[in-house]
Amino acid sequence: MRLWPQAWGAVGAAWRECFPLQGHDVARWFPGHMAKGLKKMQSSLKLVDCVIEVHDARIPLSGRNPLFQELLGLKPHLLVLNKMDLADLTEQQKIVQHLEGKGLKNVIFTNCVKDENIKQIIPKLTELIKDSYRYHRAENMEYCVMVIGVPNVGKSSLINSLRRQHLRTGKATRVGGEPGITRAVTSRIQVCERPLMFLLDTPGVLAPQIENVETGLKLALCGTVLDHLVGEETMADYLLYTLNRHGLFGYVQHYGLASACDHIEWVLKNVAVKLGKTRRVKVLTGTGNVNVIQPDYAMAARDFLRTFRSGLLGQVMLDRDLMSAC
Ligand SMILES: Nc1nc2c(ncn2[C@@H]2O[C@H](COP(=O)(O)OP(=O)(O)OP(=O)(O)O)[C@@H](O)[C@H]2O)c(=O)[nH]1
Repeated sequence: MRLWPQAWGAVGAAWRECFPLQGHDVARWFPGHMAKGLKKMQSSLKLVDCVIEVHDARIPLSGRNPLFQELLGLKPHLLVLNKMDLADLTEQQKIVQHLEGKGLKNVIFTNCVKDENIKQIIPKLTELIKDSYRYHRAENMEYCVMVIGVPNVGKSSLINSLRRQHLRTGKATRVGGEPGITRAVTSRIQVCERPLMFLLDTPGVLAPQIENVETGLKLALCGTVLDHLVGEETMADYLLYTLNRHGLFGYVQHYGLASACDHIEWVLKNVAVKLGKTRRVKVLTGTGNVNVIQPDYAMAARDFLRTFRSGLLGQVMLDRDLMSAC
């Protein structure tokens, strides 16, 4: 929902122009234990005809792992931009053009919760595999596809969604709201009868080095890293900065705030009060300890992030800054 900002600052000078990025050690946010998963993926590559890379449609231009291209780039590649229900795709054409410019010619936007656009995937994979050289697998009528991507983008959900669509059968792989649910490369999971197609689910693997702090914050907002590693209040502040800059003021109505505002402390205080999330803290005064009730900023930040991720604050394009630079 887009409303006009009310009451905050002078008209036209309302929102922060940039987010303070100094003082953040992005290397600490992203655990470096993912090399093992990548090695296993590489060793399974000889069994594979094609690779599906799943990424979050809210960050179509940033946060992908460049090692995928380096290590698995020999195989035909389909980029699935998932969670399209949460993404502002007003400029979808521009995104596609930008990706094409980077050599990514096969892109499909999906929603694995509602099975949107899932039916486009098998025909596309079949076409890609038929057009490619399959080495020793040329006579093999079974197709095997590896699903890769950074954590929590919906790789397992995609496999389950394909099974629902093509086999009318249920879950084969675990799905979860936190990163790191899939821990190892799975054994083959059938997703289609004609053509006979199997998928390999893999653990999410982040780049060993995140390009910059802002990319780190975007990846964190999309839930690719455990929130506490970044800090919920920092993430909430980056979210507020983004929503305000994009004119997405749905949070004002959602939390019944008096106005939009760019101060995270004020917003979290009011969110906490609205939600009744307060905590008792001991304060040392000249006459001894006094218990005071304070808004629970951490709980409010958690709720703000959860509400955003569920889509209740509107669809967002976190890479909008990169698109205008295209
Ligand atoms: N809104 C929305 N949520 C989705 C979509 N696809 C998946 N999810 C949710 O995203 C979360 C992560 O999904 P998973 O399928 O476990 O993601 P993954 O990439 O396999 O995760 P890892 O195993 O951690 O790498 C779950 O809460 C899913 O319900 C989608 O298209 N839209």
